Amino acid sequence: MSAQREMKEKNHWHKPVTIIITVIGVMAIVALVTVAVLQNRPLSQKYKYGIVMDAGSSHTALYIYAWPAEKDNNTGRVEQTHSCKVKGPGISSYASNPSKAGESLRVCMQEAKQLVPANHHSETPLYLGATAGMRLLNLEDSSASDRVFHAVEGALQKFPFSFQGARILSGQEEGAFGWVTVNYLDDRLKQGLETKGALDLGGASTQISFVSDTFDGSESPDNNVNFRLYGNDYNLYTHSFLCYGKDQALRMTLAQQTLSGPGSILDPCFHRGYTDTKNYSVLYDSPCVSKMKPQNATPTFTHKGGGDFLQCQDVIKRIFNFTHCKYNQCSFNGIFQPFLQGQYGAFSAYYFVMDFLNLTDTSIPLEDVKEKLKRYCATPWSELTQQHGNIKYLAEYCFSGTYIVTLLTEGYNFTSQTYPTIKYIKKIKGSDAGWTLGYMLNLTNMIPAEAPDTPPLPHAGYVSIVTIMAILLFVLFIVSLRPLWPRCSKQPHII
Ligand SMILES: Nc1ncnc2c1ncn2[C@@H]1O[C@H](COP(=O)(O)OP(=O)(O)O)[C@@H](O)[C@H]1O
Ligand SMILES: [Ca+2]
Repeated sequence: MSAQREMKEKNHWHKPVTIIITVIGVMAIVALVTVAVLQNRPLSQKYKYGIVMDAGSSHTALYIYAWPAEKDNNTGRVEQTHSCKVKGPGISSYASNPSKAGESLRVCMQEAKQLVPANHHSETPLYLGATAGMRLLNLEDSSASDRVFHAVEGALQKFPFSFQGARILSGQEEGAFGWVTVNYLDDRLKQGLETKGALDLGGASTQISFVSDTFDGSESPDNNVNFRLYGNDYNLYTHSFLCYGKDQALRMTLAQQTLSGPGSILDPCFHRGYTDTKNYSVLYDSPCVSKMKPQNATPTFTHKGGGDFLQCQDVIKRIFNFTHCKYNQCSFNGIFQPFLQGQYGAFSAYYFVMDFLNLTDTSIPLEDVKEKLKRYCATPWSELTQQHGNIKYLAEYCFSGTYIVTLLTEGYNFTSQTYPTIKYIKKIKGSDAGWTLGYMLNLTNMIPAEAPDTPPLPHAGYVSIVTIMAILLFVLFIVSLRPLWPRCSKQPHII
């Protein structure tokens, strides 16, 4: 018993003053780390939301984007959290019944109302951008397009979001914002990396956009968009070909084959055994072909398939004009295009079509792609319907695949060597490739012109250093109390 007391007396760790110092030391470390963590922690992970509706020529889609509230100015942070495909056709198809255009958007808007937290509704911007379908309607009948917009705006204003208006995007905007989306999602802008070109194939128009070192805009100012993003200047070449989306291109190809108003045609872009009765007035009801409408034709013609890729390429080539170019070089229709440069992301119908045809792998040599298309186009229609059932677009994939290859090679001058620079993409890091994200980033000023100041250390690094320093100081403090430590004595164990 007395030996135990003697040892307790010798052991300074059992002295109240040492215990108090230790407890205070531990409490100080805990307090220091807690304060450091709380004080410097990123503000609570509250999110902001934005909604963009893409009113395309064939259909409308709604996208919800979200980003951490305190990181508005940081790149790579805005993500698509939801998409909703509006049932029915694009809003331009409701020209004769505009109120139905507004109604058609309701289901997706209700979904957005459920998904965006109610306390964020009033601060969530909602944009509707219309592309080539409305551009064509506006050309054809501007008061009809006004009526459609009026109906759509009326419907969207009924929702609790901060509606920022519905408008037609110019072809330049559509091309440039598609390029911003691709490069933002790829984290190329903030890091100042070499950018990727963007190829967008829609139903009524198609866009090509890329940065060119040889293009300063002087040759063709209409094709030039300048951006300063995160401290880097970008000189973008962009062009949108109205009527060269795949649905209007199909109309033009059919129009080329029915100039004389025949009662039937054998179309090489459709499969053998395919046959359909088509109405001349429906086919020619678009500003892309209306001037070519044959006179004195029967109301309908029989559209039969011939299933021949090479002949299909020949009829498609006829919709491109290569005869005049007032610049050093052109793509087609007398439009300036600098030399192709770098890598490209091809999305929207480029992806849908090449995905269906199992041709998204661009390491497949271009000659093999053509060979595969040749075989696909030669497949009898009965065999295809047996294999796939009656799926949407089935009859058109031979035309669409041939059109894509022709547009890329004959139109934009991609070669067997440069074809592998194209990647067919649908999504990048969970967000759809398309103009909508770039449009919202621009309108919400989410990409600063100059590089934002970044803290020298990330938060986790900061916390680790504070913790290590605090522990180190404490250990030093304990070491400095060494004179008070118990002397090492070989005491027998006391049971
Ligand atoms: N699964 C699919 N297979 C083939 N084509 C598709 C598929 N889904 C959508 N598309 C096509 O993608 C195109 C989308 O164009 P859209 O954005 O509506 O027009 P635009 O951009 O010219 O206004 C349309 O031609 C549509 O038919
Ligand atoms: Ca589109």
